[in-house]
Amino acid sequence: MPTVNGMNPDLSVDAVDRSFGDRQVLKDVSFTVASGRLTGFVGANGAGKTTTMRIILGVLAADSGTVSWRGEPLGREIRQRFGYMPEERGLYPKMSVLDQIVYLGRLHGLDAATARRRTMALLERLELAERANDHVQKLSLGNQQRAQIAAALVHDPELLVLDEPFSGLDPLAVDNVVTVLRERAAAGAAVLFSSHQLDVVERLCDDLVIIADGTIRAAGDRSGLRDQYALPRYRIEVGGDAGWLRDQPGVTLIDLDGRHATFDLEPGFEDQPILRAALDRGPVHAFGPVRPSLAEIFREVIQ
Ligand SMILES: Nc1ncnc2c1ncn2[C@@H]1O[C@H](COP(=O)(O)OP(=O)(O)OP(=O)(O)O)[C@@H](O)[C@H]1O
Repeated sequence: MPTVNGMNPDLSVDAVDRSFGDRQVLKDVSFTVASGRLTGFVGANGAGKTTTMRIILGVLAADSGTVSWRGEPLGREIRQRFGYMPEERGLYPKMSVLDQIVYLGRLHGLDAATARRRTMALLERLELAERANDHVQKLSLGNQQRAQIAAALVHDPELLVLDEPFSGLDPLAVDNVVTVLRERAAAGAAVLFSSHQLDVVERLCDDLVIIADGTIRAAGDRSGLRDQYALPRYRIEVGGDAGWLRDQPGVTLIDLDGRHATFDLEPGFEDQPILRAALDRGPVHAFGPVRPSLAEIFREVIQ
């Protein structure tokens, strides 16, 4: 089983298969999610993210394979300690935000006073306190989204599973939710969230799981994955024109814009002779390897 990192794999998804009719949509899906970390779950439309999350939450059964939490198979009692923001969302349109989140907190075992206190604190944190007494249907989509996030968090879950928590949020709201999720992780929760917004995932997640066509294609900590998929690509900024790079052995120019250039090095060629050649010609303001963005890794692994 690929462990996402060397740390305690609190949630383990092991060899999960699932079909709808004769179509297999999850194939031998295995990955782990660690407490104290934010794990981004990334894949194209229809890759299998929601189906996997539903299986983790017990909304849907796996055909085979297991999901366990700290070594124990998942049952109702353990899942009570999880928080879930489903793709289809689930708040009642005609009930106030406050009443509804308090109610959900009570369903998860909180007493009335604690549920109310936690709800108000969360609504404050998510900048939604002023709308606490409004019916959900009166809120903008972005605010409904924040209310959904509060609903998933109210009982202080050990594992938080969020299906596309950032869709429909403006950039400031994304930052606000990111901060709240970071705080939860820092307090010890394991957080698994799916997103199409690779820039947000890149900024937010500690670990990544990439799924395509129902198969896990890559999993690991973000910086390890960036190293693993690093290209032999470099960026340089010199004082004069960088066009001389064209004639350097082993160099393939990817982009040349006056003093700036990006180039690939063929196997067997070192970067330091290029740096020396640049210094022989004048000042060098920047020189170093280019690490791939998450979007580039994503494109590479889902092919
Ligand atoms: N109840 C169902 N009945 C039949 N097919 C289903 C059902 N639920 C999901 N599927 C199919 O399973 C595949 C995986 O769907 P899933 O919703 O898990 O993908 P996803 O990665 O969450 O996609 P998206 O990013 O679009 O939400 C899709 O082809 C989908 O059509």
